[in-house]
Amino acid sequence: QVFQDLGTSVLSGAIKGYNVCLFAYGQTGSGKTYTMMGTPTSVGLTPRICEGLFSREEEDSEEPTSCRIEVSFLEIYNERVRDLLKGSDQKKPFTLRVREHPEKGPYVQGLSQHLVTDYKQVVQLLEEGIANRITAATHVHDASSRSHAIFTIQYTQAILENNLPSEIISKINLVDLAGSERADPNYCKDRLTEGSNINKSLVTLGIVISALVSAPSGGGSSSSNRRQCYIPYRDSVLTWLLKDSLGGNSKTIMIATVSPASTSYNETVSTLRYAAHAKNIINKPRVNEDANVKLIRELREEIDRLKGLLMSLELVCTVDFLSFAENATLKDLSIREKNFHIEQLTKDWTDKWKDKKAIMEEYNMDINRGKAGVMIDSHLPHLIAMEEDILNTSVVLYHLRDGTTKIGRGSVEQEQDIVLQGPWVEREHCCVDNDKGVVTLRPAKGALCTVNGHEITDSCRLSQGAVIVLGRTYKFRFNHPAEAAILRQRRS
Ligand SMILES: Nc1ncnc2c1ncn2[C@@H]1O[C@H](COP(=O)(O)OP(=O)(O)OP(=O)(O)O)[C@@H](O)[C@H]1O
Repeated sequence: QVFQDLGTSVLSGAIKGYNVCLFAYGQTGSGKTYTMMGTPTSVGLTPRICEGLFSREEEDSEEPTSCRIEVSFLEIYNERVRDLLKGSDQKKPFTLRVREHPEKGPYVQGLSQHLVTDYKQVVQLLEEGIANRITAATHVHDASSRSHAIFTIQYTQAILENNLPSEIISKINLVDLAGSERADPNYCKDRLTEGSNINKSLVTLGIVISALVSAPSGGGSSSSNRRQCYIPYRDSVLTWLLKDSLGGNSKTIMIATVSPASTSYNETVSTLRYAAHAKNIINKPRVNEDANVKLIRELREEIDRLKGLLMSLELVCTVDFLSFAENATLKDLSIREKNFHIEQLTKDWTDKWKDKKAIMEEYNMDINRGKAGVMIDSHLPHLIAMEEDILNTSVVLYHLRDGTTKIGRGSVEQEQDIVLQGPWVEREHCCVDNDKGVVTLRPAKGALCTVNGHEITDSCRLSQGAVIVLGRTYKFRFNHPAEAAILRQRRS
Protein backbone atom coordinates (compact mmCIF):
# COMPACT_ATOMS: atom_id res chain seq x y z
CA GLN A 1 0.00 0.00 0.00
CA VAL A 2 2.87 2.39 0.79
CA PHE A 3 4.23 1.65 -2.67
CA GLN A 4 0.81 2.35 -4.23
CA ASP A 5 0.53 5.61 -2.27
CA LEU A 6 4.06 6.94 -2.69
CA GLY A 7 6.23 4.63 -4.81
CA THR A 8 4.10 5.06 -7.91
CA SER A 9 4.48 8.85 -7.77
CA VAL A 10 8.26 8.40 -7.49
CA LEU A 11 8.08 6.33 -10.68
CA SER A 12 5.85 8.74 -12.58
CA GLY A 13 8.03 11.71 -11.53
CA ALA A 14 11.21 9.98 -12.69
CA ILE A 15 9.64 8.92 -15.97
CA LYS A 16 8.64 12.53 -16.67
CA GLY A 17 12.26 13.55 -16.08
CA TYR A 18 12.16 15.00 -12.56
CA ASN A 19 14.64 14.33 -9.80
CA VAL A 20 12.91 12.48 -7.01
CA CYS A 21 13.91 11.88 -3.41
CA LEU A 22 12.20 9.69 -0.88
CA PHE A 23 13.50 9.50 2.66
CA ALA A 24 12.38 7.73 5.80
CA TYR A 25 12.74 9.46 9.15
CA GLY A 26 11.88 8.14 12.57
CA GLN A 27 13.10 6.71 15.84
CA THR A 28 15.12 3.51 16.07
CA GLY A 29 13.14 0.38 15.39
CA SER A 30 10.11 2.18 14.01
CA GLY A 31 10.43 0.63 10.54
CA LYS A 32 12.58 2.87 8.30
CA THR A 33 14.71 0.05 6.89
CA TYR A 34 11.61 -2.13 6.74
CA THR A 35 9.83 0.51 4.65
CA MET A 36 12.75 1.39 2.37
CA MET A 37 14.36 -2.03 1.87
CA GLY A 38 11.84 -4.52 3.28
CA THR A 39 12.39 -8.19 3.89
CA PRO A 40 12.36 -11.12 1.42
CA THR A 41 8.72 -11.78 2.27
CA SER A 42 7.69 -8.15 2.41
CA VAL A 43 9.51 -6.29 -0.35
CA GLY A 44 10.32 -2.64 0.42
CA LEU A 45 10.00 0.56 -1.58
CA THR A 46 13.51 0.59 -3.08
CA PRO A 47 13.33 -2.79 -4.85
CA ARG A 48 9.72 -2.11 -5.89
CA ILE A 49 10.66 1.21 -7.47
CA CYS A 50 13.50 -0.48 -9.39
CA GLU A 51 11.12 -3.23 -10.50
CA GLY A 52 8.68 -0.53 -11.66
CA LEU A 53 11.36 1.11 -13.81
CA PHE A 54 12.26 -2.17 -15.49
CA SER A 55 8.68 -3.28 -16.08
CA ARG A 56 7.94 0.12 -17.61
CA GLU A 57 10.89 -0.38 -19.95
CA GLU A 58 9.45 -3.71 -21.11
CA GLU A 59 5.95 -2.28 -21.57
CA ASP A 60 7.20 0.59 -23.70
CA SER A 61 9.60 -1.39 -25.85
CA GLU A 62 7.52 -0.50 -28.96
CA GLU A 63 8.18 3.21 -28.51
CA PRO A 64 11.34 4.81 -29.85
CA THR A 65 12.81 5.27 -26.39
CA SER A 66 15.64 3.51 -24.69
CA CYS A 67 16.62 3.69 -21.06
CA ARG A 68 19.78 3.28 -19.07
CA ILE A 69 19.69 2.60 -15.36
CA GLU A 70 22.74 3.10 -13.17
CA VAL A 71 22.78 2.67 -9.43
CA SER A 72 25.06 3.57 -6.56
CA PHE A 73 24.76 2.86 -2.87
CA LEU A 74 26.54 4.73 -0.09
CA GLU A 75 26.33 5.13 3.63
CA ILE A 76 27.24 8.07 5.82
CA TYR A 77 28.70 6.85 9.08
CA ASN A 78 30.22 9.22 11.64
CA GLU A 79 30.08 11.99 9.01
CA ARG A 80 32.14 9.96 6.53
CA VAL A 81 30.99 8.52 3.24
CA ARG A 82 31.51 4.86 2.38
CA ASP A 83 30.75 3.08 -0.88
CA LEU A 84 28.57 0.08 -0.05
CA LEU A 85 29.16 -1.57 -3.44
CA LYS A 86 32.91 -1.54 -3.67
CA GLY A 87 33.57 -4.94 -2.05
CA SER A 88 35.52 -5.55 1.09
CA ASP A 89 38.92 -4.95 -0.52
CA GLN A 90 38.82 -1.21 0.16
CA LYS A 91 41.92 -0.24 2.10
CA LYS A 92 40.54 3.06 3.28
CA PRO A 93 36.82 2.57 3.47
CA PHE A 94 35.92 6.06 4.69
CA THR A 95 37.84 8.31 2.43
CA LEU A 96 35.26 9.23 -0.21
CA ARG A 97 34.96 12.98 -0.54
CA VAL A 98 31.89 15.05 -1.20
CA ARG A 99 32.43 17.75 -3.81
CA GLU A 100 30.19 20.21 -5.54
CA HIS A 101 29.77 20.62 -9.27
CA PRO A 102 28.69 24.12 -10.31
CA GLU A 103 25.75 22.81 -12.37
CA LYS A 104 25.11 19.26 -11.23
CA GLY A 105 25.44 20.04 -7.52
CA PRO A 106 27.03 17.96 -4.75
CA TYR A 107 28.35 14.49 -5.57
CA VAL A 108 30.62 11.85 -4.06
CA GLN A 109 33.96 11.64 -5.78
CA GLY A 110 34.95 8.07 -6.71
CA LEU A 111 31.59 6.48 -5.85
CA SER A 112 31.08 3.36 -7.98
CA GLN A 113 28.23 3.48 -10.50
CA HIS A 114 26.72 0.19 -11.64
CA LEU A 115 24.92 -0.25 -14.91
CA VAL A 116 22.02 -2.65 -14.40
CA THR A 117 19.96 -4.27 -17.10
CA ASP A 118 17.44 -6.24 -15.10
CA TYR A 119 15.72 -6.34 -11.73
CA LYS A 120 17.75 -9.35 -10.56
CA GLN A 121 20.99 -7.37 -10.81
CA VAL A 122 19.51 -4.57 -8.69
CA VAL A 123 18.41 -7.01 -6.00
CA GLN A 124 21.91 -8.52 -5.92
CA LEU A 125 23.51 -5.08 -5.53
CA LEU A 126 20.99 -4.08 -2.87
CA GLU A 127 21.68 -7.26 -0.89
CA GLU A 128 25.42 -6.68 -1.20
CA GLY A 129 25.07 -3.08 -0.01
CA ILE A 130 22.73 -3.90 2.88
CA ALA A 131 25.13 -6.61 4.07
CA ASN A 132 27.92 -4.00 4.11
CA ARG A 133 25.94 -1.50 6.18
CA ILE A 134 27.00 -0.86 9.73
CA THR A 135 24.49 -2.06 12.28
CA ALA A 136 24.73 -2.46 16.04
CA ALA A 137 22.51 -3.34 18.94
CA THR A 138 20.88 -0.43 20.72
CA HIS A 139 18.66 -0.63 23.79
CA VAL A 140 15.54 -0.93 21.65
CA HIS A 141 16.69 -2.60 18.46
CA ASP A 142 19.32 -5.31 18.13
CA ALA A 143 20.04 -4.74 14.40
CA SER A 144 19.83 -0.99 14.36
CA SER A 145 21.22 0.84 11.30
CA ARG A 146 23.96 3.10 12.58
CA SER A 147 24.35 4.97 9.33
CA HIS A 148 22.34 6.95 6.81
CA ALA A 149 22.08 4.98 3.56
CA ILE A 150 21.46 6.59 0.17
CA PHE A 151 20.59 4.40 -2.79
CA THR A 152 20.70 6.47 -5.97
CA ILE A 153 19.24 5.48 -9.31
CA GLN A 154 20.25 7.48 -12.35
CA TYR A 155 17.54 6.93 -14.93
CA THR A 156 18.42 8.12 -18.44
CA GLN A 157 15.85 8.05 -21.21
CA ALA A 158 16.88 8.56 -24.81
CA ILE A 159 13.85 9.79 -26.71
CA LEU A 160 13.04 11.02 -30.17
CA GLU A 161 11.00 14.20 -29.85
CA ASN A 162 9.85 15.74 -33.16
CA ASN A 163 12.60 13.79 -34.90
CA LEU A 164 15.11 15.25 -32.51
CA PRO A 165 17.14 12.84 -30.38
CA SER A 166 17.39 13.94 -26.78
CA GLU A 167 18.22 12.63 -23.34
CA ILE A 168 16.27 13.10 -20.14
CA ILE A 169 18.13 12.24 -16.95
CA SER A 170 16.42 11.86 -13.60
CA LYS A 171 18.05 11.05 -10.31
CA ILE A 172 16.14 9.08 -7.71
CA ASN A 173 17.56 9.27 -4.16
CA LEU A 174 16.13 6.66 -1.80
CA VAL A 175 17.30 7.42 1.71
CA ASP A 176 17.13 5.29 4.83
CA LEU A 177 18.17 7.51 7.72
CA ALA A 178 19.66 6.23 10.95
CA GLY A 179 17.46 6.26 14.04
CA SER A 180 16.68 9.65 15.51
CA GLU A 181 17.21 8.55 19.15
CA ARG A 182 19.19 10.73 21.50
CA ALA A 183 22.72 9.80 22.55
CA ASP A 184 22.16 7.78 25.68
CA PRO A 185 24.88 7.97 28.37
CA ASN A 186 24.43 4.22 28.98
CA TYR A 187 25.95 3.47 25.57
CA CYS A 188 29.62 2.71 25.29
CA LYS A 189 31.94 5.44 23.97
CA ASP A 190 31.74 4.41 20.30
CA ARG A 191 27.96 4.39 20.38
CA LEU A 192 28.10 7.84 21.94
CA THR A 193 30.30 9.30 19.19
CA GLU A 194 28.02 7.60 16.70
CA GLY A 195 24.93 8.92 18.43
CA SER A 196 26.19 12.47 18.35
CA ASN A 197 27.28 12.18 14.71
CA ILE A 198 23.95 10.64 13.71
CA ASN A 199 22.32 13.45 15.60
CA LYS A 200 24.62 16.04 14.02
CA SER A 201 23.27 15.04 10.61
CA LEU A 202 19.70 14.88 11.83
CA VAL A 203 19.97 18.13 13.79
CA THR A 204 21.44 19.83 10.71
CA LEU A 205 18.63 18.30 8.67
CA GLY A 206 16.19 19.91 11.10
CA ILE A 207 17.96 23.28 10.89
CA VAL A 208 18.05 23.09 7.09
CA ILE A 209 14.35 22.26 6.99
CA SER A 210 13.57 25.19 9.33
CA ALA A 211 15.71 27.55 7.28
CA LEU A 212 14.03 26.41 4.06
CA VAL A 213 10.58 26.83 5.55
CA SER A 214 11.35 30.37 6.64
CA ALA A 215 13.19 31.24 3.40
CA PRO A 216 11.32 33.67 1.16
CA SER A 217 8.85 31.90 -1.17
CA GLY A 218 9.00 28.73 0.90
CA GLY A 219 12.53 27.67 0.11
CA GLY A 220 12.59 28.44 -3.55
CA SER A 221 15.95 27.84 -5.11
CA SER A 222 16.71 31.15 -6.78
CA SER A 223 20.01 32.70 -5.85
CA SER A 224 18.49 35.90 -4.52
CA ASN A 225 16.45 33.88 -2.04
CA ARG A 226 19.57 32.01 -1.02
CA ARG A 227 21.41 35.25 -0.40
CA GLN A 228 18.67 36.54 1.84
CA CYS A 229 18.50 33.34 3.86
CA TYR A 230 21.58 31.22 4.48
CA ILE A 231 20.85 27.49 4.42
CA PRO A 232 23.59 25.53 6.26
CA TYR A 233 23.62 22.51 3.90
CA ARG A 234 27.34 22.00 4.32
CA ASP A 235 27.18 21.61 8.10
CA SER A 236 26.61 17.89 7.67
CA VAL A 237 27.42 15.42 4.93
CA LEU A 238 23.82 14.23 4.77
CA THR A 239 22.33 17.65 4.12
CA TRP A 240 25.10 18.59 1.72
CA LEU A 241 24.48 15.48 -0.41
CA LEU A 242 20.73 15.97 -0.28
CA LYS A 243 20.96 19.70 -1.01
CA ASP A 244 18.99 19.50 -4.24
CA SER A 245 16.47 17.06 -2.82
CA LEU A 246 15.79 19.28 0.18
CA GLY A 247 15.50 22.72 -1.26
CA GLY A 248 15.85 22.66 -4.99
CA ASN A 249 15.30 20.72 -8.15
CA SER A 250 13.55 17.61 -6.83
CA LYS A 251 10.19 16.17 -5.96
CA THR A 252 10.75 15.05 -2.42
CA ILE A 253 8.73 12.74 -0.21
CA MET A 254 9.39 12.31 3.51
CA ILE A 255 8.08 9.22 5.27
CA ALA A 256 7.80 9.55 9.02
CA THR A 257 7.85 6.20 10.80
CA VAL A 258 6.47 6.06 14.33
CA SER A 259 6.20 3.35 16.93
CA PRO A 260 2.78 2.29 18.22
CA ALA A 261 4.17 1.88 21.77
CA SER A 262 3.01 4.41 24.35
CA THR A 263 6.54 4.44 25.80
CA SER A 264 7.65 6.08 22.55
CA TYR A 265 5.17 8.93 22.94
CA ASN A 266 7.81 11.68 23.15
CA GLU A 267 9.77 10.41 20.14
CA THR A 268 6.56 10.02 18.15
CA VAL A 269 5.50 13.60 18.85
CA SER A 270 8.95 14.86 17.95
CA THR A 271 8.95 12.87 14.66
CA LEU A 272 5.52 14.18 13.74
CA ARG A 273 6.59 17.73 14.54
CA TYR A 274 9.65 17.31 12.36
CA ALA A 275 7.50 15.99 9.50
CA ALA A 276 4.85 18.70 9.87
CA HIS A 277 7.60 21.27 9.64
CA ALA A 278 9.19 19.67 6.58
CA LYS A 279 5.80 19.65 4.85
CA ASN A 280 6.02 23.41 4.43
CA ILE A 281 9.06 23.36 2.16
CA ILE A 282 8.24 24.21 -1.42
CA ASN A 283 10.71 22.82 -3.94
CA LYS A 284 11.01 23.86 -7.55
CA PRO A 285 11.45 20.68 -9.56
CA ARG A 286 11.98 20.91 -13.30
CA VAL A 287 12.30 18.35 -16.08
CA ASN A 288 15.99 17.65 -16.68
CA GLU A 289 15.87 17.80 -20.44
CA ASP A 290 18.81 18.39 -22.70
CA ALA A 291 19.70 22.10 -22.94
CA ASN A 292 20.13 21.96 -26.74
CA VAL A 293 16.81 20.25 -27.30
CA LYS A 294 15.14 22.73 -24.96
CA LEU A 295 16.59 25.62 -26.94
CA ILE A 296 15.44 24.12 -30.25
CA ARG A 297 11.93 23.63 -28.86
CA GLU A 298 11.79 27.17 -27.55
CA LEU A 299 12.97 28.56 -30.89
CA ARG A 300 10.34 26.51 -32.70
CA GLU A 301 7.68 27.88 -30.39
CA GLU A 302 8.97 31.39 -31.04
CA ILE A 303 8.73 30.79 -34.80
CA ASP A 304 5.15 29.58 -34.48
CA ARG A 305 4.36 32.68 -32.44
CA LEU A 306 5.94 34.98 -35.03
CA LYS A 307 4.16 33.17 -37.87
CA GLY A 308 0.88 33.72 -36.06
CA LEU A 309 1.74 37.37 -35.66
CA LEU A 310 2.54 37.62 -39.34
CA MET A 311 -0.81 36.14 -40.28
CA SER A 312 -2.68 38.56 -38.08
CA LEU A 313 -0.69 41.39 -39.65
CA GLU A 314 -1.75 40.16 -43.07
CA LEU A 315 -5.35 40.68 -42.03
CA VAL A 316 -4.59 44.23 -40.98
CA CYS A 317 -2.63 44.96 -44.14
CA THR A 318 -5.57 46.49 -45.97
CA VAL A 319 -5.67 49.19 -43.32
CA ASP A 320 -2.04 50.18 -43.44
CA PHE A 321 -0.23 48.43 -46.24
CA LEU A 322 3.07 50.26 -45.88
CA SER A 323 3.61 49.75 -42.19
CA PHE A 324 2.58 46.12 -42.65
CA ALA A 325 5.22 45.57 -45.32
CA GLU A 326 7.86 47.06 -43.06
CA ASN A 327 6.77 44.96 -40.12
CA ALA A 328 6.38 41.82 -42.19
CA THR A 329 9.87 42.11 -43.60
CA LEU A 330 11.29 42.51 -40.13
CA LYS A 331 9.32 39.56 -38.79
CA ASP A 332 10.18 37.51 -41.84
CA LEU A 333 13.85 38.19 -41.30
CA SER A 334 13.58 37.27 -37.67
CA ILE A 335 11.82 34.00 -38.56
CA ARG A 336 14.42 33.17 -41.16
CA GLU A 337 17.22 33.83 -38.74
CA LYS A 338 15.61 31.64 -36.10
CA ASN A 339 14.88 28.91 -38.64
CA PHE A 340 18.52 28.96 -39.64
CA HIS A 341 19.58 28.72 -36.01
CA ILE A 342 17.29 25.74 -35.48
CA GLU A 343 18.50 23.97 -38.61
CA GLN A 344 22.09 24.44 -37.53
CA LEU A 345 21.45 23.18 -34.02
CA THR A 346 19.38 20.24 -35.24
CA LYS A 347 22.09 19.31 -37.72
CA ASP A 348 24.89 19.51 -35.12
CA TRP A 349 22.85 17.53 -32.72
CA THR A 350 21.70 14.87 -35.15
CA ASP A 351 25.23 14.45 -36.55
CA LYS A 352 26.58 13.90 -33.07
CA TRP A 353 23.86 11.38 -32.41
CA LYS A 354 24.46 9.57 -35.72
CA ASP A 355 28.22 9.36 -35.08
CA LYS A 356 27.60 7.85 -31.70
CA LYS A 357 25.05 5.42 -33.10
CA ALA A 358 27.40 4.37 -35.90
CA ILE A 359 30.15 3.63 -33.40
CA MET A 360 27.79 1.74 -31.16
CA GLU A 361 26.55 -0.31 -34.12
CA GLU A 362 30.04 -1.18 -35.16
CA TYR A 363 31.28 -2.01 -31.67
CA ASN A 364 28.96 -3.85 -29.47
CA MET A 365 29.92 -2.11 -26.26
CA ASP A 366 29.15 -3.32 -22.82
CA ILE A 367 30.52 -1.24 -20.01
CA ASN A 368 30.78 -2.34 -16.41
CA ARG A 369 30.04 -6.00 -16.90
CA GLY A 370 31.67 -7.74 -13.95
CA LYS A 371 31.72 -4.39 -12.17
CA ALA A 372 35.20 -3.21 -13.15
CA GLY A 373 35.64 -4.52 -16.68
CA VAL A 374 35.07 -2.75 -19.99
CA MET A 375 34.30 -5.10 -22.83
CA ILE A 376 34.34 -4.19 -26.52
CA ASP A 377 32.84 -6.75 -28.88
CA SER A 378 33.32 -6.20 -32.57
CA HIS A 379 31.95 -8.37 -35.35
CA LEU A 380 34.71 -7.42 -37.86
CA PRO A 381 38.09 -9.22 -38.04
CA HIS A 382 40.61 -7.11 -36.12
CA LEU A 383 44.11 -6.86 -34.70
CA ILE A 384 44.69 -6.03 -31.06
CA ALA A 385 48.04 -4.40 -30.33
CA MET A 386 49.94 -6.18 -27.55
CA GLU A 387 52.17 -3.39 -26.29
CA GLU A 388 55.68 -4.15 -25.06
CA ASP A 389 56.32 -0.63 -23.86
CA ILE A 390 55.28 -0.71 -20.20
CA LEU A 391 54.61 3.03 -20.31
CA ASN A 392 51.92 2.63 -22.93
CA THR A 393 48.58 2.62 -21.17
CA SER A 394 46.06 2.55 -24.02
CA VAL A 395 44.44 -0.45 -25.68
CA VAL A 396 44.32 -0.26 -29.50
CA LEU A 397 42.11 -2.27 -31.79
CA TYR A 398 42.53 -2.10 -35.61
CA HIS A 399 39.66 -3.19 -37.81
CA LEU A 400 40.46 -5.17 -40.95
CA ARG A 401 37.70 -4.16 -43.33
CA ASP A 402 36.85 -5.78 -46.66
CA GLY A 403 39.72 -5.05 -49.06
CA THR A 404 43.30 -4.24 -48.20
CA THR A 405 44.73 -2.71 -45.02
CA LYS A 406 48.23 -1.33 -45.58
CA ILE A 407 50.73 -1.44 -42.72
CA GLY A 408 54.12 0.30 -42.55
CA ARG A 409 56.02 3.46 -41.70
CA GLY A 410 54.45 5.17 -44.70
CA SER A 411 55.74 7.89 -46.97
CA VAL A 412 54.40 11.03 -48.58
CA GLU A 413 53.46 9.11 -51.77
CA GLN A 414 52.18 6.03 -50.04
CA GLU A 415 50.05 6.56 -46.94
CA GLN A 416 49.49 3.53 -44.71
CA ASP A 417 46.29 2.54 -42.90
CA ILE A 418 48.17 1.37 -39.83
CA VAL A 419 51.29 3.41 -39.19
CA LEU A 420 54.12 1.80 -37.21
CA GLN A 421 57.41 3.47 -36.38
CA GLY A 422 60.88 2.06 -35.71
CA PRO A 423 64.03 0.86 -37.41
CA TRP A 424 62.68 -2.65 -38.11
CA VAL A 425 59.59 -1.47 -39.92
CA GLU A 426 59.67 -0.91 -43.71
CA ARG A 427 57.91 2.02 -45.35
CA GLU A 428 55.45 -0.47 -46.83
CA HIS A 429 55.86 -3.40 -44.48
CA CYS A 430 52.92 -5.66 -45.31
CA CYS A 431 49.26 -5.76 -46.32
CA VAL A 432 46.32 -7.58 -44.82
CA ASP A 433 43.69 -8.61 -47.37
CA ASN A 434 40.17 -9.33 -46.23
CA ASP A 435 38.35 -11.11 -49.04
CA LYS A 436 34.80 -11.69 -47.77
CA GLY A 437 36.06 -12.93 -44.42
CA VAL A 438 39.17 -14.76 -45.66
CA VAL A 439 42.03 -12.79 -44.12
CA THR A 440 45.58 -13.06 -45.49
CA LEU A 441 48.82 -11.39 -44.43
CA ARG A 442 51.06 -10.42 -47.38
CA PRO A 443 54.61 -9.38 -46.34
CA ALA A 444 56.58 -6.97 -48.54
CA LYS A 445 59.93 -8.16 -49.85
CA GLY A 446 62.54 -8.15 -47.07
CA ALA A 447 60.05 -7.13 -44.36
CA LEU A 448 60.26 -9.05 -41.12
CA CYS A 449 56.89 -10.72 -40.35
CA THR A 450 56.18 -13.74 -38.16
CA VAL A 451 52.91 -15.57 -37.58
CA ASN A 452 52.68 -17.83 -34.51
CA GLY A 453 56.48 -17.78 -34.21
CA HIS A 454 57.22 -18.69 -37.86
CA GLU A 455 58.81 -16.13 -40.15
CA ILE A 456 56.82 -15.77 -43.37
CA THR A 457 57.92 -14.51 -46.76
CA ASP A 458 54.76 -15.39 -48.76
CA SER A 459 51.06 -14.75 -48.23
CA CYS A 460 49.75 -16.49 -45.14
CA ARG A 461 46.13 -17.01 -44.21
CA LEU A 462 45.39 -15.80 -40.69
CA SER A 463 43.28 -17.86 -38.36
CA GLN A 464 41.54 -16.92 -35.13
CA GLY A 465 43.96 -16.21 -32.28
CA ALA A 466 47.09 -15.95 -34.48
CA VAL A 467 49.94 -13.95 -32.90
CA ILE A 468 51.66 -11.70 -35.42
CA VAL A 469 54.99 -9.90 -34.94
CA LEU A 470 55.90 -7.13 -37.40
CA GLY A 471 59.45 -5.78 -37.37
CA ARG A 472 60.87 -6.81 -34.02
CA THR A 473 58.71 -4.88 -31.68
CA TYR A 474 55.11 -4.81 -32.86
CA LYS A 475 53.07 -7.72 -31.61
CA PHE A 476 49.38 -8.21 -32.45
CA ARG A 477 46.72 -10.75 -31.78
CA PHE A 478 44.42 -11.50 -34.68
CA ASN A 479 40.72 -11.99 -33.88
CA HIS A 480 38.13 -13.25 -36.32
CA PRO A 481 34.78 -13.13 -34.45
CA ALA A 482 32.81 -15.05 -37.12
CA GLU A 483 35.40 -17.83 -37.26
CA ALA A 484 35.57 -17.92 -33.46
CA ALA A 485 31.78 -18.35 -33.29
CA ILE A 486 31.95 -21.40 -35.62
CA LEU A 487 34.85 -22.86 -33.63
CA ARG A 488 32.98 -22.34 -30.38
CA GLN A 489 29.94 -24.12 -31.80
CA ARG A 490 32.08 -27.06 -32.96
CA ARG A 491 33.76 -27.27 -29.60
CA SER A 492 30.44 -27.43 -27.75
N1 LIG B 1 5.20 -2.32 9.43
C1 LIG B 1 5.90 -3.35 9.90
N2 LIG B 1 5.39 -4.58 9.87
C2 LIG B 1 6.10 -5.64 10.35
N3 LIG B 1 7.32 -5.55 10.90
C3 LIG B 1 7.87 -4.34 10.96
C4 LIG B 1 7.19 -3.18 10.46
N4 LIG B 1 7.98 -2.11 10.66
C5 LIG B 1 9.12 -2.58 11.24
N5 LIG B 1 9.03 -3.91 11.43
C6 LIG B 1 10.06 -4.75 12.07
O1 LIG B 1 10.60 -4.03 13.16
C7 LIG B 1 12.00 -4.20 13.25
C8 LIG B 1 12.70 -2.85 13.20
O2 LIG B 1 12.44 -2.23 11.95
P1 LIG B 1 13.54 -1.46 11.12
O3 LIG B 1 14.83 -2.19 11.11
O4 LIG B 1 12.96 -1.15 9.82
O5 LIG B 1 13.69 -0.16 12.00
P2 LIG B 1 14.51 1.15 11.73
O6 LIG B 1 13.60 2.29 11.92
O7 LIG B 1 15.21 1.05 10.42
O8 LIG B 1 15.56 1.11 12.91
P3 LIG B 1 17.03 1.76 13.00
O9 LIG B 1 16.88 3.21 12.92
O10 LIG B 1 17.51 1.33 14.35
O11 LIG B 1 17.79 1.15 11.88
C9 LIG B 1 12.41 -5.11 12.12
O12 LIG B 1 12.55 -6.41 12.58
C10 LIG B 1 11.25 -4.99 11.15
O13 LIG B 1 11.12 -6.19 10.40
